[in-house]
Amino acid sequence: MDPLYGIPETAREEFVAWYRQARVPQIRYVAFLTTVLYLIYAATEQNVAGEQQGLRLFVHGVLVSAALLAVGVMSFYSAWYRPMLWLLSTAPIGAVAANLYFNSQQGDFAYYVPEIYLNLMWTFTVSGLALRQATLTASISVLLILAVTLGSSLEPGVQRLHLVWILACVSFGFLSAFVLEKAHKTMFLNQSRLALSASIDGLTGLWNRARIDQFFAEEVARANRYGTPFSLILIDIDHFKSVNDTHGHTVGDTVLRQFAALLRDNVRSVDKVGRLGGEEFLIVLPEANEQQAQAAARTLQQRINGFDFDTVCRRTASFGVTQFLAEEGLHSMLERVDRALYRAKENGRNRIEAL
Ligand SMILES: Nc1nc2c(ncn2[C@@H]2O[C@H](COP(=O)(O)OP(=O)(O)OP(=O)(O)O)[C@@H](O)[C@H]2O)c(=O)[nH]1
Repeated sequence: MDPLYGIPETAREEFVAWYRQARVPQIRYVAFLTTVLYLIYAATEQNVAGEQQGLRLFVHGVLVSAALLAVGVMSFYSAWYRPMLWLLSTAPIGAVAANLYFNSQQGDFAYYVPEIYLNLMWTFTVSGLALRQATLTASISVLLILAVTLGSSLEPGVQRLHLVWILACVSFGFLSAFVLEKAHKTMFLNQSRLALSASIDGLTGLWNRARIDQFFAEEVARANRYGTPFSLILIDIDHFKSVNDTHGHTVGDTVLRQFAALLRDNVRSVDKVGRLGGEEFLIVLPEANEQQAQAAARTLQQRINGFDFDTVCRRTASFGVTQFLAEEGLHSMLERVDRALYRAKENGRNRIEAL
């Protein structure tokens, strides 16, 4: 079964981007190596082939080599990815067509036919094409080969051997490309799961400190570049120590989990909610100014005040709110929101203060 079966569309798109990134170096190295090998082939062929030497030299030494060289060069530029892929998919078909044109009617076709077999294996396992694209390219090549060589001068026994070789190349090639692509998909999924688990706070399921710091840094960079506003809300549960002291740590943990769920469920989907540690939480609100952030904090305050926590019933929290100021750094913004929270605590708790 496809390892990516059932995953969300966005994760599938991430895989496509990741896989593309992973294949580009392979495409590049293979294209350069194959260019060199085709140049050697073109020179060597001159000593063997009796006919059409000039044309053979032009096709193998210039056309095919130039196409492969172009693939290698284009692989350095992401804007050229699609044309590069198109060239990579069509070059093997062109090479097969040239081989058939030069050799299929010759008595010494057997000398040249290995290029065709190698071409099919190359397309599947070496080229760097994704399975679907490689299958399409190889299928067109096989159709061409069959259309030309089934009606050629090959003797029946040789003809059957020829078909066995094609079958072997296609089946080995397809199988190894299939297994490799499946392994890549599994690797991608494992890597994504690891990355996610390294970003999640184990108790609450919110983003952990490292990840929320990263979101915060990304927003600061974005705000500095595009001048878009964004805000922070820093939240601390009031007198949380008394929950632990009175009811024990397990109840404290349940309150933290329920509190986290309240935050997560009552912000916009673009807002990032993280737990900084203990009973302190940070929300990054992209594209929100101070008024909007205060409104968001009021909504959260109402939800928290109206919620019945297990065992402890009602709890309150204090909020610090601040908006990003042009050109400021992470540290000064964090320090300001911390001061706002401190002020909320000082002024009696269960309050929202903005600075
Ligand atoms: N159950 C539980 N408690 C935690 C966890 N992390 C920190 N704490 C507790 O959270 C409490 C924080 O207490 P304080 O920093 O004194 O703050 P507070 O009692 O909320 O008082 P104010 O913030 O001033 O309203 C401490 O008792 C910590 O042991 C956790 O993961 N689980």
